[in-house]
Amino acid sequence: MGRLVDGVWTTQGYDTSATGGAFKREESRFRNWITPDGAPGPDGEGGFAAEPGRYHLYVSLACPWAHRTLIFRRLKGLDGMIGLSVVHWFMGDEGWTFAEAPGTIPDSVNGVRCLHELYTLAEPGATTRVTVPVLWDTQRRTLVSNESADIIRMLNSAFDGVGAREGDYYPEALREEIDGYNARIYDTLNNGVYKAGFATAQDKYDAAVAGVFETLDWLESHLAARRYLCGDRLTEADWRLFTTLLRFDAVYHGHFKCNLRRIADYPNLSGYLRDLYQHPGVRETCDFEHIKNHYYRSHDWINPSRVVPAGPVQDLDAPHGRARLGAPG
Ligand SMILES: N[C@@H](CCC(=O)N[C@@H](CS)C(=O)NCC(=O)O)C(=O)O
Repeated sequence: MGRLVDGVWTTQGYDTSATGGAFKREESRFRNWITPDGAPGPDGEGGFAAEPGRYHLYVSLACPWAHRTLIFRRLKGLDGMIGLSVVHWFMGDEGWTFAEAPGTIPDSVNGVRCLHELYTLAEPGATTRVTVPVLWDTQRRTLVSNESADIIRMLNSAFDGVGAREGDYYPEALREEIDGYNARIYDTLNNGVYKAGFATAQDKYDAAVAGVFETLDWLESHLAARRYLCGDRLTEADWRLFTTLLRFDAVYHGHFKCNLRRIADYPNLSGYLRDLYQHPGVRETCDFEHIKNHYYRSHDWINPSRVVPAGPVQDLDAPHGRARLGAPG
């Protein structure tokens, strides 16, 4: 792995020396917005109008943050409107690449070999980590956003006037509630598993794992009487949670040492996971080959042999039994 420094690719791992062994995620560098008419987005930046065929999404099938955006592209029926490239699952010294492998899709727009080349096309002198997902504007030939939380908001509504499928996963009336779930789940679970897995000090790992399981225990009771986080209505908060739950037993439990319990040990959470997995179009966005290979083989400082475990055996197509709690949102 590495990062760009003044536009030059440098091989460099995560540095936890300044934080006493704690993993601290870097802020995303590109935070522009696509809006229906190109007006500024929620934080004032914008200028990118929603137009079919204009934007291209770069993802990794392994990455939970990129997976959110792939799900929203699918849910909102944007597959024909927003192009897609999929990086190879291995993230080594060159970072993400477009090396060929089952499930990858080369970069048909810019023809880059490594993802960092895309970042320097957008900003030649950039100093930044080079992450997926990336939303690219083929017209201005620049990077609109590399922040998944923003990208899913754009896909949720910006293209509604140009033919996106119906469905609002961030409805006005539930925004405060959704934001509350997102904040808690991001810090202790979505990012919490990374804080546990990448910690290089016992106390930092202990604190992160405690947060992960406190949150899973809370979710287990929260979801006992509610089909989704907000009740009957399926929202953005569910999809953000889903991509972490999907990877939990296969990767975070072993590789990131989040092993007090598995999702399979939580009846409500595991039913909820299967419910979302079986939602139309979602199963096709899930790829355990990419997921397992990426984590176990890219993070050689955690798993030096790069051997990928065989399990777990799981059947996400088994009945979820959650329809009794409410209609699909
Ligand atoms: N805040 C970003 C985080 C994205 C992110 O960290 N992606 C990981 C893959 S799971 C990545 O590309 N990491 C490369 C690196 O850190 O060098 C988002 O949600 O979009």
